[in-house]
Amino acid sequence: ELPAGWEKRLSRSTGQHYYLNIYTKESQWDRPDKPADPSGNGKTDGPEEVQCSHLLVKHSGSRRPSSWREENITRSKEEALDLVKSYREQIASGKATFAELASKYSDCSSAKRGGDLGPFSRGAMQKPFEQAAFALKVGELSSPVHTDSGIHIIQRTA
Ligand SMILES: N=C(N)NCCC[C@H](NC(=O)[C@@H]1CCC/C1=C\[C@H](COP(=O)(O)O)NC(=O)[C@@H](N)Cc1ccccc1)C(N)=O
Repeated sequence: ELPAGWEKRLSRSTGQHYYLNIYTKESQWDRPDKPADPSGNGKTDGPEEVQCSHLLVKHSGSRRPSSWREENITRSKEEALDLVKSYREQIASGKATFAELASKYSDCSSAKRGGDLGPFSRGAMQKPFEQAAFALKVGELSSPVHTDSGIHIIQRTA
């Protein structure tokens, strides 16, 4: 007899049985030994809160093409992407630290804090930024992320 809240299903692709949490629709291969958790195992939604640093390169299409670094930002989106990629390469290869480059080159006021944004939960940041940040593991570096602010590299720190 299965513990409450689970259904046994047959996987068409593997011909194996798997178990479905009827509340959250999450599935698992191993037979459950306790009732299904109606709130789900939270694994699929990821963390409630993350802490990230970011390096933002603005361009002429940014919602506010100005920053502490540059009164009037005129670089093109393509130029901004090239810059972001080169910063990412320097960080990933260990030529420079995230904080060094963010404090020098980020067009966000968080540059003063090495790019640190502090902890934030879902709903605080622009959607593309949030989606990328919450998908990162701690320590991981994102690929270039486009928001209305410009192009970001994000590093999750907690
Ligand atoms: N901690 C929060 N909740 N602060 C409010 C975030 C608002 C949010 N911001 C964004 O989504 C992007 C991604 C990260 C930074 C950012 C944009 C801009 C730069 O772009 P711009 O607005 O000129 O287009 N920097 C900021 O907002 C800074 N106050 C972030 C910050 C700086 C220092 C300490 C903490 C946070 C939004 N919903 O617009």
